[in-house]
Amino acid sequence: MEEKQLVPAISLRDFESRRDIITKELVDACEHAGFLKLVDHGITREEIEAQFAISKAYFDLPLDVKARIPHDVKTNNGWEYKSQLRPSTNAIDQKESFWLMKNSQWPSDEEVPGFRKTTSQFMAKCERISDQVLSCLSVALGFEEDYFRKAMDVNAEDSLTQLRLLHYMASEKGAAGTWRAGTHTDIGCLTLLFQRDGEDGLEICPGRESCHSYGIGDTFTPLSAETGPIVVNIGDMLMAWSDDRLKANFHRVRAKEVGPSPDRYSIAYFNTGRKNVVMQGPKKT
Ligand SMILES: O=C(O)CCC(=O)C(=O)O
Ligand SMILES: [Fe+2]
Repeated sequence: MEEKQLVPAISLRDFESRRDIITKELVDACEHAGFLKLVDHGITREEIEAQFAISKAYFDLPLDVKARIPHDVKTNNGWEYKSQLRPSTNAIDQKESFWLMKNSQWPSDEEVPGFRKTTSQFMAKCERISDQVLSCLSVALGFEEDYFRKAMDVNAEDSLTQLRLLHYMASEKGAAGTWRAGTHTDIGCLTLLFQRDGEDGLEICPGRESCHSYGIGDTFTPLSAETGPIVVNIGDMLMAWSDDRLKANFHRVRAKEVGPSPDRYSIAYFNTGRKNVVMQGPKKT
């Protein structure tokens, strides 16, 4: 299917006065492809570029400096390097990433000047946009408008919401036999994904129609990467929480089939929510 048909662009312009239309568009996309692109969301191109510059400065640090905050399997925060094994491919993703949350360990200003200031502001903006989307989905599912807001409170001690900076290293050879990110669904509630012009590679499954294990045998649609629009997708938790109405869809990241692929950077904001909140769909089954 064509990218534009499958993944609609939804504008958050005049959010309060257009809430009903926006809700309808969001629900439509989330019930089918499980993916959409947000535009007019209030984060400027310059702010996105500034966050990518911080991310690149971080990944450019020597390995031993990045290793000062190693990935911790208990909290899922910190730096991992070519270590994520995907059950779908039984192979390790060709990437490095840094996971963080509000109260986890962050690189110092000596290591990456401005890391905390820029990244905190960026996360606050992601939080506001997520809140707008989740408040619409909340009402559409028959909950109170602030139902997900309370469950997602990033200031709560038990919040699991994270930002993830990702770097897929440049490669000389074609993709054959390797994955930048093997096929998966996101485990949380709602993901906001930022990409940069020309750094393609994300591919998504057809959505509701997919009934295969890991989408094997399905045709994946490549999405072209753009600086500006935010790719949004539903995760497993929100699928369960909506009694399967909203679809968590398979996706993956591939290097070019043939020839060299340049570096690719992406940034994902994972609204995972609070550990101690009970997730139960409207049917309470
Ligand atoms: O880098 C991307 O475009 C996708 C990353 C992703 O799917 C993930 O981290 O869950
Ligand atoms: Fe993902």
